[in-house]
Amino acid sequence: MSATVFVRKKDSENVLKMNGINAKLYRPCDCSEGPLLPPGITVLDNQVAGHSFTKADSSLGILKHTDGSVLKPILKPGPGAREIQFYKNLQQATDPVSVELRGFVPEFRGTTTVTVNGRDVECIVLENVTNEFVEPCIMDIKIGRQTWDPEASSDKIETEKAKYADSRKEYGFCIPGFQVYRMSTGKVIRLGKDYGKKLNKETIKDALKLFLNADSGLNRHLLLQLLSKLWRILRWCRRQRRYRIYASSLLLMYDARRLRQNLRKTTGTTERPMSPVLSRAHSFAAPVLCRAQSLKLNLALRSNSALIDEGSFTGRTTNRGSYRSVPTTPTRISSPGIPEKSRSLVGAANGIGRSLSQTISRSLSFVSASPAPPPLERQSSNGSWHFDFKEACRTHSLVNNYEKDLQSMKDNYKSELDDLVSEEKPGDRELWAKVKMIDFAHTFSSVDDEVDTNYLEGLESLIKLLESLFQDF
Ligand SMILES: Nc1ncnc2c1ncn2[C@@H]1O[C@H](COP(=O)(O)OP(=O)(O)OP(=O)(O)O)[C@@H](O)[C@H]1O
Ligand SMILES: O=P(O)(O)O[C@@H]1[C@@H](O)[C@H](OP(=O)(O)O)[C@@H](OP(=O)(O)O)[C@@H](O)[C@H]1OP(=O)(O)O
Repeated sequence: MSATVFVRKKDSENVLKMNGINAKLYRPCDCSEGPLLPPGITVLDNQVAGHSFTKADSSLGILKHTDGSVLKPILKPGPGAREIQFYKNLQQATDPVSVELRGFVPEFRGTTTVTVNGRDVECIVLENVTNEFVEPCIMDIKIGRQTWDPEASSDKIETEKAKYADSRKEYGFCIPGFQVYRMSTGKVIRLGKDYGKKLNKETIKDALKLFLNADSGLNRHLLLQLLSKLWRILRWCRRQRRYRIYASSLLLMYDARRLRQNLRKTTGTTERPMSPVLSRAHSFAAPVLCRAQSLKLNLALRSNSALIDEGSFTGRTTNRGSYRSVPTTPTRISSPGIPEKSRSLVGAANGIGRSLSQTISRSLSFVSASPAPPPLERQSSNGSWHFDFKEACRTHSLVNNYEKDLQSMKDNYKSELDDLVSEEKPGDRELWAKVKMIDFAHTFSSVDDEVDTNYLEGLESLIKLLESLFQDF
């Protein structure tokens, strides 16, 4: 990977050259002043893709509430209603496919109306899936070659086909945005659509490495955590025939703070990766408080055993608060369209039914939603990624018997998975990387009882590309 070069800097705009690509730094609020919002609600400053706040077309981005939720404004009635219905149905569903899917998506907390710039806007209320991360690195990966749904107009189909053409054609997914706290510089960068749209067969791998902070070596521990989540979703996807998921994203997330700690522990080096907090403290050196904080952090960084934010990753208690009921009958969303080609991609996979996702539920007095039965995986989670690895090791080869190309790679790192599991100490068990599926504005019920090959192929291709990184380092 080539180095980052900042080529231009204005008050309103940062342009940088990243891996040979000129790109504007993405800002979720691209206006001089933020929107006028009620108390307790602010712009989601770590939003990495999707609609953002712009003055020009009065588009609205994602908001966050101090209670730990995000609020997704409904911008278009059709897709908006579809996404609300998707979450409501999922919340009530009892079939195994939907119950498992519930563990892969943010918790749905109903809908609410927020006054934005004096206008009332209906919003979907979701768990903020980045909440527990101190320095959240987040990548939005839109899955599927086809990103238009069966109801799309021909204009929409043409626009969608023209975007991210190289990466979608090659891999069946694209990267509309990501942010990363960089180990090498101690700075956070956020690259958006304008960078993502320029990525091609070669540079998309660089983007993944950049996101994984792999400039000078891959942290295998990090990649394995992400892969263990993706394998689960893959297994679900190979079996499910209920949903057609278009233009939906996977959010890959990890905590750079924990990566830094992990690097220190595993390399045992005296050279410390830069902390963004420290680097900020250095550059704004003046205030006494700032120096004191910097000193305290420095001491923590110098202690090999110090886990600076160890406390941030413990499980939190569930408090659903007061909810009102919504209709309980799961309805099939009608899809007039496009019969999908049948392909026998499905491997015989047995249910795992568990993962380590620990749900963070907070009370939301303004939300209308009925309490959902907890997903199976949450009921039985033991709160440790240890379990996921074990399960992944046990089932992975079963799942992929028919994929010889992947099989050889898995054999290469299977022993590493075993090592990670056996090396693990109780204090290391908390999750610091995870994956969630988001954005269901274009998700439909299947009409033909076939596998969703469009989604499946994109997901398989992403997994394959990530697995190939093991061989690059
Ligand atoms: N539950 C969540 N928790 C934390 N961040 C979220 C959550 N949902 C969305 N985001 C952030 O907001 C971004 C956009 O989300 P989403 O894709 O749902 O919006 P959108 O406007 O529908 O996107 P698009 O323009 O692709 O239709 C994500 O990339 C992520 O950064
Ligand atoms: O204009 P962009 O950058 O290609 O982003 C589009 C865009 O936000 C579009 O919304 P709209 O202009 O149709 O309201 C999104 O469509 P949906 O709201 O139907 O999902 C696209 O998903 C965006 O594309 P992308 O995020 O892939 O760049």
